[in-house]
Amino acid sequence: MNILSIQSSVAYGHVGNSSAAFPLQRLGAEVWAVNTVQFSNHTGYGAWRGQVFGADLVRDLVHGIAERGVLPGCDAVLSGYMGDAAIGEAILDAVAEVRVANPNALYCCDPVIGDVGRGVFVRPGIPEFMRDRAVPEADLATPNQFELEWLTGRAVTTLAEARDAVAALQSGMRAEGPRCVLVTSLHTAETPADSIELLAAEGGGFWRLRTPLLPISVNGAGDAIAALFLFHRLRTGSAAAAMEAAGSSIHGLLRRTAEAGSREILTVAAQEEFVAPGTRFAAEPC
Ligand SMILES: Nc1ncnc2c1ncn2[C@@H]1O[C@H](COP(=O)(O)OP(=O)(O)O)[C@@H](O)[C@H]1O
Ligand SMILES: Cc1ncc(COP(=O)(O)O)c(C=O)c1O
Ligand SMILES: [Mg+2]
Repeated sequence: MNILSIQSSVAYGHVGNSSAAFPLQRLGAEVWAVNTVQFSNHTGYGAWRGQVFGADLVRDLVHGIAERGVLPGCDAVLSGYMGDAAIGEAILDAVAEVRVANPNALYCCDPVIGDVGRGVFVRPGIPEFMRDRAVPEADLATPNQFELEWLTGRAVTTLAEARDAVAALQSGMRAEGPRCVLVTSLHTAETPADSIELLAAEGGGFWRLRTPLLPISVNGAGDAIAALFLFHRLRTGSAAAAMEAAGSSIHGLLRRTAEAGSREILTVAAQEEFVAPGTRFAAEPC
């Protein structure tokens, strides 16, 4: 499996490609990593150094890959933290170029905009770009609850509202694709206080996965779960099975991270969780 992954990179710690690439590689996928930014560390620290790359660099790197003649073997494009809306256009050009080479390739858009605690944490223009330009091209989308609300303009306080918002999001995704959605960090009126949920949707079906809520707040888990969900959806063809595999692995990763008291997710030390999750959680139709 070959995945063109266009997102951020950090020198220290694990977000963006620095969170997504290794789990994919550990599972046996080749990752063609193109970085949208190179930061010292993730922005959740409040301070960081580095650069947002120009859209031209992203375009140039994708063209270089294309010149190797390998795009027909690209199974999917994965995008995440974009840095800048102009980079977003370069990403959509890459998606279009990959689709010409391989009409079966899927585009998975992790619409990184913000989260419940921090609000919007990306540059102005990016939220609108995700809504108006990226999601309409996406075959898969992996918003967290905050991003689902932002993208659809709907409040999500119950499971029924979550399903309605996901259906609204799906109706705006690429019609020729599977319109597969994974909502992360879902907490509704029906969610027990000690739990956190995932909601997967495809083909009119909805499935929920409930895992224990851990006493931590980390960055990069969303980037890892998007990558794993894409990998397992490609492998199994099933959104529910992909959510079970990805959700179980991320729970194991974060349980180990919480036990270690680490501010950064233990992507390397807990790598066995990507291959054989310590606990397997089951999805239920909802
Ligand atoms: N405190 C937590 N306890 C348990 N699981 C968590 C916790 N934080 C994140 N996760 C898991 O990681 C997934 C992705 O994290 P999330 O915070 O939603 O991503 P993002 O960073 O994109 O907002 C969640 O859906 C959940 O499965
Ligand atoms: C550089 C960078 N990339 C990606 C992310 C997204 O991380 P997460 O997986 O927590 O959504 C962040 C969040 O702080 C970030 O600073
Ligand atoms: Mg995210």
